[in-house]
Amino acid sequence: MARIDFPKDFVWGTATASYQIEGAYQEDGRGLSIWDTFSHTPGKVFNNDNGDIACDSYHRYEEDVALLKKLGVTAYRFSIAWPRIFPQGTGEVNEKGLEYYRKVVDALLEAGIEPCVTLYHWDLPQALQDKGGWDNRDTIDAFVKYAEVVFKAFDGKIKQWITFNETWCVSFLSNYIGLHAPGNTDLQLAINVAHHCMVAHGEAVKKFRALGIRGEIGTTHNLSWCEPYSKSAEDVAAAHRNRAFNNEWFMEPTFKGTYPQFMVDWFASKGAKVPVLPGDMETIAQKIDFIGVNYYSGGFGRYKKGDGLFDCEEVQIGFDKTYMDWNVYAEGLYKVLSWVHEEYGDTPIYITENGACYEDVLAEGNRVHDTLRTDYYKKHFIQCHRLVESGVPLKGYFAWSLLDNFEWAEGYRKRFGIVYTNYETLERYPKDSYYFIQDVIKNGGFEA
Ligand SMILES: CO[C@H](O)c1c[n+]2c([nH]1)[C@H](O)[C@@H](O)[C@H](O)[C@H]2CO
Repeated sequence: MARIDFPKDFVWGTATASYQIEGAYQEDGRGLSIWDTFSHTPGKVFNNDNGDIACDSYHRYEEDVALLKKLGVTAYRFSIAWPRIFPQGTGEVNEKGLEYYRKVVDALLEAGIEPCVTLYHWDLPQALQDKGGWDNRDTIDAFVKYAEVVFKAFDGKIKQWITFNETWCVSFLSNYIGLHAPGNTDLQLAINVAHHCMVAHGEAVKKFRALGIRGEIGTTHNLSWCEPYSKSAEDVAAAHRNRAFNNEWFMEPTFKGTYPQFMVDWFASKGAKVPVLPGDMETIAQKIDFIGVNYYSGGFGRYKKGDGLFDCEEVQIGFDKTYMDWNVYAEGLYKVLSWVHEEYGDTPIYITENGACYEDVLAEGNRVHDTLRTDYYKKHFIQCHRLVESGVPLKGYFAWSLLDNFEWAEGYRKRFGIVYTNYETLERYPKDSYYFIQDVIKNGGFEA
C-alpha cells in the first residue's frame, strides 16, 4: 500500500447537468428543449423515460447543496438550461429562469462551494432546432446573446465558465450516430454542427473578454484513448484515426485554429467538408483559461478495412467492463492527459467528468455498497496523482455524477451517481463511493 497525496489547492468537485437532474420541465416559463422533444418521441429513450421530473433538483437543490457540503467539495459543476433563460431561444429573457439559478448559486456560495457553470449541456431550445439548430449559423449569435445575459447576471458570483459540454456528442453522437437528440444520421450535418458549435464557443469567449467578466472561461471536450494493438504502421494509423475523431478534431481547432489535415482528407474521401468561413478558425482558437476534459474509457484498436468510419476495430484484451460496457482503462486517463500537455502546452486542465455506471442495489439502511464504483475512482485517482507528479497541469477533478440522474438514451436504468436517487420518492442516499470520496477530500489523499 502506498500513500498518495494531492496538492492542498487541488479542486475536488462533482458534476451534473440541467436536463438530467432538474425536472420541472414546464415550470416558471421554461421553454421546450430538443431533449424534451426527443425523450417524448416513443422509442428514442429506454423505457420511454424522460426528464419531466428527473431528480426534481429544480425544487430540491437545497438538498443537493447540503450533500455537496457534507461531501466536502469546494466546487460544483452544473449547467444552465438555455430554455429557462430564453424559452424561445432568443427574444424575451425569462426572469424566473434567472431567479432559479440565482437561488442555486447563492446557496452554493453560502455553503463555501464555487459554482462551475456549463452554458451548453445539450438542451438546445426546440424553437432554434425548428430553424435548423446548430446547422444554422444564426444559432451562433443566439448562443452568444444567451451567454451575455448569463455572464452579466452572475458576474462576480460564477467565476468558472465552461462554454460547451462535449461538442463531439453534440455533433457526431447526435447528428451522425443519431443516438442523442435531435437524432440525425448525416456526416456532413455532424461536421457542420461541430464547426458551428466551436465558432459559437470562440464568439462566447470573445464576448466574455469584451465584457470584462470576472473569473475564467474554458470549454470541455470528451477525450478517449485508443492504443494501437500492435506497432504495425496500419494499426498505429488506425488507432490514431480513432483518437483524432474523438480528440484532435476538437482540440486542434480549440488550441491551434486548424483541423487535422489527415482527418479533413479522410472526411473528404467520405464526401464531407468543413464549412469554414473567413475568420472562423481564429475565432475558435481564442485563448482559454483552462481546458475541461471528460474521460471515462478507452481501449485498443487495430486496422480492419471497412470497420466503422476509420477502418479501426476495437480489440478486446480483457478489460473489466462497467454497466455501460465501457472498459475500465484508468491508464488511458494518464495517456490522454499527458498527450494534451505535450501537444497543447501548459493550459490548466480540469477533469470535468469521470465516473462509472454499475448496477446499484439498495441495501439495508438505504446503503449502497458500490465497491466496483469505488474501485473505479481509486484507479483513476491514482492516475490523477501520477499526472500531477509528472508535471501535467491538472488542477482539479469533478466526479460524474453527484446524483443518479437521467442518463440520456439509457433513461434511468443506468446509474452514475455517488448518491443513489430513489425515483419513486426522490430521496437521495449517499453510496459507499460518496463516503470514499469524502474521506479522500478530508485527508487530501488515500492509501492506494
Ligand atoms: C463517452 O462518455 C462521454 O464522454 C460522456 C459520458 N457522460 C457524458 N459524456 C455527459 O457529459 C454526461 O451528461 C453523461 O451523463 C455522462 C455519462 O454517460
